[in-house]
Amino acid sequence: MAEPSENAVPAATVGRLPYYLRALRDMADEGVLLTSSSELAERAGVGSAQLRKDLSFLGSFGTRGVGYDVGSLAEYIKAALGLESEHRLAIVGIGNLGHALANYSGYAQRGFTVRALLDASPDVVGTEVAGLVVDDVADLEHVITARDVSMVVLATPGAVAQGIAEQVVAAGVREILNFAPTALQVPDDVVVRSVDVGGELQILAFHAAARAAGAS
Ligand SMILES: NC(=O)c1ccc[n+]([C@@H]2O[C@H](COP(=O)([O-])OP(=O)(O)OC[C@H]3O[C@@H](n4cnc5c(N)ncnc54)[C@H](O)[C@@H]3O)[C@@H](O)[C@H]2O)c1
Repeated sequence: MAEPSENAVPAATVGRLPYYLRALRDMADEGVLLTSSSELAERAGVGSAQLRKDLSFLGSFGTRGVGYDVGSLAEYIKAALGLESEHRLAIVGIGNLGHALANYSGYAQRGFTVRALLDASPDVVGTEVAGLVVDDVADLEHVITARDVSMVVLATPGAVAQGIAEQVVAAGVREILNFAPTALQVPDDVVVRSVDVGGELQILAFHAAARAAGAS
């Protein structure tokens, strides 16, 4: 199946594809074979015009009056997201957050396996978390190569995140999911996605303040 090129699909569309895929998987689990753009859009939490536009970047789907084949569309979105091949993760920083991330049970269903956990603390290195023995971050590059790690999740303190990112890149990894409160400087061919729960809450606080101001 041909995969759309990275530049042909807008980043905002790529950001919505996981929601379409999750909605399609839920439907498949419920035994739904066909869906309409309005049903899929509602389940994914977007407007149906937005859904149709997003899918138009991937190709031509659906039959007028019949709708979308749930299984085929899910397979196509999986291919577009590069989920046909398995992605192998390492999580660096096995503290509170790293433990929670390591114990998340949804990776396999979404096309990921956790191959390595790494930390710097002697209290943590050598312990078993989620079925894996935590490795010493001093061996980071060797572990990445030996376990064929393709993506790294950073859950360390912010002060050490840049140095770890540089080692990760030197070991050949090109995709990093960053939870540390640091803007990572990486080469142009490396993609960093940052997650910031505090920032999201601040955005909610902004909306709460705006609503309160409107009500007064
Ligand atoms: N992005 C978010 O929404 C979000 C939410 C919670 C926490 N965080 C951030 O995630 C990070 C982890 O938070 P936490 O609550 O798990 O902290 P924590 O202190 O419980 O865990 C940090 C872990 O990193 C390890 N570590 C320290 N230096 C290291 C190094 N050089 N290499 C490898 N491991 C190292 C520590 O030994 C510890 O196990 C922090 O930077 C925190 O600010 C982000």
